[in-house]
Amino acid sequence: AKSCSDEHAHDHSHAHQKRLFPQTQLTKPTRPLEWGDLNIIHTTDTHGWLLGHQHASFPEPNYSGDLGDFASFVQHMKQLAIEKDVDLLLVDSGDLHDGTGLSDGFPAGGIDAHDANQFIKQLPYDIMAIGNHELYDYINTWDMYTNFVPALGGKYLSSNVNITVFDVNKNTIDVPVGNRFRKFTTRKGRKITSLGVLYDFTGNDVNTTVQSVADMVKEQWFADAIAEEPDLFLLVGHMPVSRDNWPTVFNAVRAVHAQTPIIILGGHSHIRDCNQPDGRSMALESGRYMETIGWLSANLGVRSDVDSKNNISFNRRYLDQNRVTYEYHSQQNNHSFDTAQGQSITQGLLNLAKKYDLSMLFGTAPQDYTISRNPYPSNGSSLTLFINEAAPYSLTLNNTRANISNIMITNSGSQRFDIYSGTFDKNDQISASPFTDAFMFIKDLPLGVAQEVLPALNTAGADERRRRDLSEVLRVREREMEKRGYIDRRYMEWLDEMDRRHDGAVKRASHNSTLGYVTSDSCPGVGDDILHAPLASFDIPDFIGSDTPSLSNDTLIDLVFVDFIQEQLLEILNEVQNTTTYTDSNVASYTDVLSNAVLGLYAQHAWN
Ligand SMILES: O=c1ccn([C@@H]2O[C@H](COP(=O)(O)O)[C@@H](O)[C@H]2O)c(=O)[nH]1
Repeated sequence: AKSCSDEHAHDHSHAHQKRLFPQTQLTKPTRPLEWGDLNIIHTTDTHGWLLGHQHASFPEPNYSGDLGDFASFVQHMKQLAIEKDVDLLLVDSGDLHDGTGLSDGFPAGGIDAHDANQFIKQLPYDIMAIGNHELYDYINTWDMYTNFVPALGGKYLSSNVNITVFDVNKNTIDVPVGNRFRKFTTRKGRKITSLGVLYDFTGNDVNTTVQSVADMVKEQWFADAIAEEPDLFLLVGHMPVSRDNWPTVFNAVRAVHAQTPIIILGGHSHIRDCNQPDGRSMALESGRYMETIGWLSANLGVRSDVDSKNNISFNRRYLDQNRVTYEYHSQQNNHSFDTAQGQSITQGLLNLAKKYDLSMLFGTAPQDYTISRNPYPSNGSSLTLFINEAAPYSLTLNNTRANISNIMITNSGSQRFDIYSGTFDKNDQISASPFTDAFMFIKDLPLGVAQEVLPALNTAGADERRRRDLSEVLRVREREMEKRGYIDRRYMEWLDEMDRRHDGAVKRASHNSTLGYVTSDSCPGVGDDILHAPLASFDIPDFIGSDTPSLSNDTLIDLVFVDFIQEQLLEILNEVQNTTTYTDSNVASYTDVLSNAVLGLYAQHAWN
């Protein structure tokens, strides 16, 4: 049976309503999941996308399920696991905050993702790990610590992340946000030791602490936690499964237990990825934004097999997050699929969307604007739209500096999602640009100096990439960028590689398949559940800037930039000139308009 994703495909003004008789045709999976004796459903980097993706143009319908649908799916799969007499675990690798109206559209006085997280709490997660987006603002970490973690009953892990709080005597103490590790026994009696590790993130707020992964594995608690041999080490964490520090954790465990099965469930780089560190382990990463649901199965066998040295048979699959996928794999139809809990979660999310007024209309976007499916700069680029059109308008509204020429700069990673033609509402605004970053400026910079900053910022990154193999110094610098949180390039590289490797232009032109992810990872066989034509992909710079004013080089102008990049921008500014040493004291607030409001203000003005 073909089902569809979204009855609102044709009428976005009702976008935040449940889809009963969906109309968009979605391809059914071609092959059942391979079950093992231990199975895992994996989510990561959901970033508030709990009502799924609502737009009509592909690839959006691929991801049109919602958290209620997912809860129904999990419940049916749990039942199937009982019938098959196998274990099924549910795991999340972090980043619940920052991304959509449901997480970020709260009224004044609220806390990011606090309300949306009440629905996540209802799912039967066995392990959840902390992400970097739980740490950008202390209030969010505090909310996790006081409201979310207690409800999880020891299943929320933050192996290397602490929060500073007051103890009963009003002294400050550093305590783990969640638990450092969890040992538990599955329904089938398997003993599991699990961790929840965050990559070496350095952009966290004051009064939160991230210990480096290398230091974490030297801790006594770590040695104690892994000393006893379980049937499986389940290493969960917000850390990419490739090109990051999982080997540090993996090797520390392997040093003590040479043969024990290890499963790694990572996140953060927003890609679908898989590798096998050795024959008795597998590492999986399951995308982003409720687009992908990861499936990992293993045949661990009985304890005597656990002790053996044979390779373990593992399987992984990347599921598109929609009801057709869910119904197919849980062996349900459109009438039997919804569980009472699933329906109640969906209804609760819709109520929340209403309470937050997420359908509030700013205007009608005349066309699609994409982050990387159109070249930058171009008319179809959302980066061009943001920095050349929207920011120059919105940031100078009611601004005493409006008449002074300027150059505006932000990081391309500040734009998180494409803008689709048609109604542009509060939810679309927050999804496209969710961060509440402030705009700062340095006044009286000679234009000749100011115009050198953007190319220098980008050249620093580009040179690093080009010469990655040649220079350890530059590799270290790129790593520093990633530690601060600049990871977006990994996702862009992934899209780019997928387009090139799979003849994207040819596949798209043939119209034989819908647009979506086409994954090449390092695990055996095909990982994607549905075969798609890859999305178009164009290289985008790490930093974007508004047009340079046509004035003489000695004209004094304002250099306006988002505070997220302040440290780096000052470093570069001091490299491109040596007349003045610029510090934080030269920087002032440019406007009260935060980055998440820029597109809405512009849409009200230009799209009505
Ligand atoms: O205040 C902020 C915080 C983050 N960003 C951008 O987000 C990514 C990190 O997000 P992940 O989901 O962890 O990849 C970072 O690279 C920044 O580009 C921001 O712009 N402002």
